[in-house]
Amino acid sequence: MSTQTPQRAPQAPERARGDACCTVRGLVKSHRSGRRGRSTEIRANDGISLEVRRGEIFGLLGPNGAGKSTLVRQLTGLLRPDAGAIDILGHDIVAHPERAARLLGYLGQESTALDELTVALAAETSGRLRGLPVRQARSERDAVLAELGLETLADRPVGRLSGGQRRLACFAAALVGERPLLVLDEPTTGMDPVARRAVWAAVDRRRADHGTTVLLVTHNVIEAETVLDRVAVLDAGRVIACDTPGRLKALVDGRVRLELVWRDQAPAELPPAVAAAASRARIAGRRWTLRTTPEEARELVAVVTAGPAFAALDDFTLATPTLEDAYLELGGREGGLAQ
Ligand SMILES: Nc1ncnc2c1ncn2[C@@H]1O[C@H](COP(=O)(O)OP(=O)(O)OP(=O)(O)O)[C@@H](O)[C@H]1O
Repeated sequence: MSTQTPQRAPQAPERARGDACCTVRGLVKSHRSGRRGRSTEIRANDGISLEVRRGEIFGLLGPNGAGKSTLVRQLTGLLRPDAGAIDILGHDIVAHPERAARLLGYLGQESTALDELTVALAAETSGRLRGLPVRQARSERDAVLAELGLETLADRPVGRLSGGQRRLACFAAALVGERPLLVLDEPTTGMDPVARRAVWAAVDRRRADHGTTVLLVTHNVIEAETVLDRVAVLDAGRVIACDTPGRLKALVDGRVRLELVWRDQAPAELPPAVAAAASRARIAGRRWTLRTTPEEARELVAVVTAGPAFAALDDFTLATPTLEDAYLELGGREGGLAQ
C-alpha cells in the first residue's frame, strides 16, 4: 500500500505516450550494504529498459536477487533511481515520485504498515488515503472484502492472520480506490488455491471492466505462463529477454524435459544410453531432469522401462518445455526459478 498524501486518481491520463502505460529507460540502482568503510555496493538494477502496455498483465520473472523488487519500488516512487527515466501514464516519476501514489495501487512484499489495523480498516484506510470520501471508501471496502471472501476475517488485525490470509488482506487494500495500474509483488505467496483463484479473478475483472494494467513480480514459472500477456526475464539486474511466454518458450522448441525418479537411488548398473545421459542431467536426490530431443527421450524411456532398471524406477514424466527451460537457454541459473 502506498501511504502518501491523500490524492484522487487523475481523471484522464496526461500526455500518455501511445498505448504505453509505463516506460522505463536505462534504470540503474545500487544498494549499499555493510558498515561504513567496509560497505560494498550491489548494483540491483543495471540499465533496465522496458515498456508495459495499457491493459496488459506484464510480468517480471527472475530468481531471488535479480532486482525485481528494487525495480518496482522505484516505479512506486519509494526508491530513487541512481540514473534512468520512469514514465507512468505521462508522468515523470523520477522528478515527481509523489505522483506514483495517484497512478498505481501497490502490493509490496511487507505488510507491516497495515499490521495493527483490522482487515476492514486496512481496506477503508487505503481508500481514504487515495482520496475517497468516507462513504465510497466503506462501500468499496465492503465490495472488495466480499469479492475476495474476506468478510469473516474483517474484524481481525492483519498482523495476526496467517501468511496467506495476510497477503489476501493486503491485496484487498491495494484494490480499494481503483487505480489504472496495479503493481503486485508476488501477490499469491503463501496462498492456498482458493485464495489464488480469487486474486486472479479480481485482476481479470478489473482488466475487463476498467482496462486496468497489471505489473506482476513473480518467480513462479507456472503462474507466469498462466496469467501473463508478456514477461521480462530479469537476471543479475538486467533484462535478458522480454516477450510473450509462448514466444520465449519457442526458444526451446523441439526440446522436451524428461524426469526420471528412482525409488531409492539410481541403480549401479544402468543401460549405456542412460548412463551417458546422466552426465547431462540435473540430479536432485532421487530425481534426474534431462532436457533433450523427443527422439532421445523416447529412446531413454524405452530402454529404462524395458530392462532391469525399471524395478528401481518410481516414476517418469515427459513434458513440453516451460518458461524455466527458456530461462536456462537464455543463460539463467539452474534451479533459479520456482516450479
Ligand atoms: N535495502 C537493501 N540494501 C542492500 N542490498 C539490497 C537492498 N535491497 C535489495 N538489495 C540487494 O539487491 C539485489 C536485488 O534485490 P531485489 O530484492 O531487488 O531482488 P528480487 O529479484 O526482488 O529478489 P526476490 O525474488 O528474492 O524478492 C540483491 O542482491 C539484494 O540482496
